[in-house]
Amino acid sequence: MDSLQLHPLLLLHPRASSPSIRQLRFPSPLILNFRNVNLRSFSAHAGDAASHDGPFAFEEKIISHPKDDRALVLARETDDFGYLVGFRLIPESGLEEFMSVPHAIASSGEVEKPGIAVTDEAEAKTRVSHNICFVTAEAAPYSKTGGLADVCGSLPIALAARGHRVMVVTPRYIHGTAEDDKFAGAVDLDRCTKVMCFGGAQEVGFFHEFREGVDWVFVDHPSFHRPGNPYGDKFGTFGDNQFRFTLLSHAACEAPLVLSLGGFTYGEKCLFLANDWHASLVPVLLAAKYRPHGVYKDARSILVIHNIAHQGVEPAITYANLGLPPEWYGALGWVFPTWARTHALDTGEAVNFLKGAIVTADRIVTGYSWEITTSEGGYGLHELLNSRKSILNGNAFEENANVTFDLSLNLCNLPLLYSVQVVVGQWITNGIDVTEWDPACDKHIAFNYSVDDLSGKPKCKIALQNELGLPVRPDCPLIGFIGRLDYQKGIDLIRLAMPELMEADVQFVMLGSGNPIYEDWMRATESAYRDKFRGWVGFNVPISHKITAGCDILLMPSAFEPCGLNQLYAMRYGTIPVVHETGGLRDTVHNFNPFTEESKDESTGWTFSPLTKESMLVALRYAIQTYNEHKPSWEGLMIRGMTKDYTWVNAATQYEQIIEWAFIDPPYC
Ligand SMILES: Nc1ncnc2c1ncn2[C@@H]1O[C@H](COP(=O)(O)OP(=O)(O)O[C@H]2O[C@H](CO)[C@@H](O)[C@H](O)[C@H]2O)[C@@H](O)[C@H]1O
Repeated sequence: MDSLQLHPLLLLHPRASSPSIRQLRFPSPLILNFRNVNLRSFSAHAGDAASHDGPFAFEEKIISHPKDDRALVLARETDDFGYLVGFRLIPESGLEEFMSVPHAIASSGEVEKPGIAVTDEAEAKTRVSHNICFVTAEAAPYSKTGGLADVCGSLPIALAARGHRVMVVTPRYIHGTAEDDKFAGAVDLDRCTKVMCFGGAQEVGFFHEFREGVDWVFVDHPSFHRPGNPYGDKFGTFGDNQFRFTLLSHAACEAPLVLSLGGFTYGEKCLFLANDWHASLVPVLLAAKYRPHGVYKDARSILVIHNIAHQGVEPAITYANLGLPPEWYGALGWVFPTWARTHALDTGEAVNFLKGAIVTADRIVTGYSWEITTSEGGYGLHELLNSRKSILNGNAFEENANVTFDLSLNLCNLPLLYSVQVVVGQWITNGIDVTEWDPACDKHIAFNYSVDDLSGKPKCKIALQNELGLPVRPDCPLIGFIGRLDYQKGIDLIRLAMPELMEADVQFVMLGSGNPIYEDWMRATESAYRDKFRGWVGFNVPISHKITAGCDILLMPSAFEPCGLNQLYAMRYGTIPVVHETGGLRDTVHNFNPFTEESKDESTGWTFSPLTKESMLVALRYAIQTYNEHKPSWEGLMIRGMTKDYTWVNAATQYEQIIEWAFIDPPYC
């Protein structure tokens, strides 16, 4: 059967689930370019074809008509403000004329290269650049406590490299340690700005560094200058975090308007990427504080959820401090269920920052969007998230679900019916910073190595055993764990399994900080198994590189994992991941089964499910046995992992797609 060739620019809007043409929007001229098609009726089936420029992939199926050989263009019609008002179908003959008219402009930003080649292999020549403003509590290398920092340190650079103007707004933390030198390259912009919140005008300053094509903007305020990490110190979480991150959000909204970076402000036509609860006031501020006064009417916002367990919940009375109009209370208002209330007079009323962003952002991005729409994974927000499913990009619909809709068009007064089926089920997999995490030139590890010369890897293992005071045993499988010590990372499972695991001839090293109960358990386990176990309590980036390079196996029994970065680092370093089959871990680690051909080509580690001690130990036993007895298979796993593409290019392209979609719709509120 002949196939309908859909132009790469065919981007199906996730809201498009009804037959109404008004709900189908395309960011630029949609070219239906096909041969041998019955123009009166065809259906396109979207499947898991290899060619995809965004979260949708198309595998086409049509009713053929041997005599037709034509192209149609479906063009957006926009009003003076750039809003979509309709579509136009243009037969191939009229195409040249149409393309010479400047209304083929995408939703936002400037068109760098107008003109689209209309051939069967037509490629998108139109590049739309956006002004993008990341708002985040951490960004590597300036500040880091977890994966949020890695993403906000790398993704902006990848987007800037694709032609966008990108700024990252994050606090200028001064802890009074050598770490503060990381901000040494940032200069004071001498542009103090007053933001109204917490009972008065709060003055914030801005520091700036232009690095790798990105404007790194650091919000300066005395509340960011104190010992500890971004969120707390040895006494626990800071009590004024709501104040500190309210300041960050207000300052971030001001930055594109007031900061002249490289001679120009970013201006109002901005795309805000608000990360986690710390930046969640941004979409609310756009809607409640700025738009009613005609500012940021052309801006859009995307909420990126890295960790739904933290939502920025504080007593309802604090709403008055946030610098928001009283009538917007409902956006943040939150009522705890009765069982979660602490005493008889507790009404359960609170404000929830993350909820505020969920109900106001134009798009929501997260790696584990299916999980968070369930009561188990939604941490109380699942119903709200379900209500915004249509803009939840990623695995929003049941995996491999088919979404079918009809598109009625009218060409030369002939009614056409297009039935289009889309498979939705792809999420954004993070990339990694391949220069920071490269075994060939990593400065933190004792010996460098690469896929062409693996000789440095066993030397790194010996160096690690030496450094940690473990018996130096090059042939003993060394298992590693790196991560926050909390429920998400599956520490309970490791604790349960440790006695049995320690009976095997293995060594185990853990690096992590977090829950003091787990920290104490690590110390106690080290005392109990002096010759087999080491637990490094703390946050230490050089040690994390050494463990990644020196171990043979990296264990990640995460209960849930939106994406996960450590398994990607491990694979790049020839360290084999053993992971719970969840979220991004399931997506990035391919299970090894020596009895299937496919596995020999694809596999990069072991995955286990369900999340039980028994299934984790089974997977670990397979890994240990393969390490001990099947060296060629082990080397195959290492090489496959080391040669995979971990760059940010793919993720950046998907983010671009979502940004495009965000600009197609009017602001959500
Ligand atoms: N004690 C320690 N010392 C040194 N380095 C340490 C460390 N503990 C952790 N790290 C580092 O912190 C990062 C952790 O990243 P992850 O993505 O694995 O988890 P996290 O839960 O923080 O991120 C959340 O956000 C990211 C980004 O979206 C998602 O990938 C993830 O699934 C989600 O839970 C890694 O770079 C790791 O090496």
